[in-house]
Amino acid sequence: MTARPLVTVFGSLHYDIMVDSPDRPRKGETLAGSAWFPKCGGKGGNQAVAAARAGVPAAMIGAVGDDDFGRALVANLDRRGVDRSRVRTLGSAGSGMSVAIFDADGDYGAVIVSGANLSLGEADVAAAADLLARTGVLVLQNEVPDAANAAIAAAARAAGGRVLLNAAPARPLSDALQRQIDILVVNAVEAADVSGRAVAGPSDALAVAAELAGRFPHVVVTLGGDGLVYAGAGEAPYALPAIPVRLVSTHGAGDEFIGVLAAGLAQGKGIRVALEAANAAAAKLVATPENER
Ligand SMILES: Nc1ncnc2c1ncn2[C@@H]1O[C@H](COP(=O)(O)OP(=O)(O)OP(=O)(O)O)[C@@H](O)[C@H]1O
Repeated sequence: MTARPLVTVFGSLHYDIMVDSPDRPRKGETLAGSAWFPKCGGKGGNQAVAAARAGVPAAMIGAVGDDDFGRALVANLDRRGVDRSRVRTLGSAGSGMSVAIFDADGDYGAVIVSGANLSLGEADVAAAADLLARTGVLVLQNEVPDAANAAIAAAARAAGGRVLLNAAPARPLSDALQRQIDILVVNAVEAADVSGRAVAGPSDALAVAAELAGRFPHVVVTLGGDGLVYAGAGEAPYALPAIPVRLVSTHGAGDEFIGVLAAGLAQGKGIRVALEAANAAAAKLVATPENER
């Protein structure tokens, strides 16, 4: 596969606020939390940052509100070396954001407000034509409208790029979008949703990936501490075990995996080599002390 090293991510930017609390509040209750932490996130933004960190040029297409969260999200992309010239600032909606409340057991409940992310559409696709002409891999997720994903996927493919969909969070996929996908990446929960079959472990995942390979050219199911499985048309499905590490936190593992996988493919690596690099990078991240939050 010829290298065309630009990774372009079309998708979500969220400003995340994480709160440590003794419990999650019930209706009408106010609790005293112990600490809060801000984080620039959104699956799209995280994946673009991961691709850039993996050493390829990365660009982000997205939208933020004209507010402090939006300015922080854009500054973060600048700091991480992501081209954000196609991130629009919108006057009519606030930035995407989330609040996650972690209780003493480490369980959490969260609220996400999509805000400006929902404005992505045809105008963004048209404005990205020159970027798409240089893009090796376009990365999509399910946090922006499906119709926008379908439109940019068609444009990227027409321009000679490949399209990777991280179908997260799970939601129905339009036929128009499904037709444009080269590489589908899902975790076990999303694999069950896309296939309609339960995925309880690596052997279920292998069967489901093989079945989904009838609908998508390349299918990857990530399995957390069990690694991943891969299936592709004309190739025997296989599993890659997770790399054993001392776990600090699984936070962000999926986005790191996607960004590094896209970077490898854009550099011209074969799928197996790119999957091995993504598996190694995600294992390194979950063992990094700074990843605790
Ligand atoms: N405990 C672990 N040890 C080693 N590698 C891990 C571990 N957990 C996750 N990984 C790596 O990260 C990849 C993605 O993890 P996972 O399947 O949990 O994705 P996800 O559900 O999208 O993650 P998240 O939403 O928590 O970011 C795995 O396929 C594996 O490569």
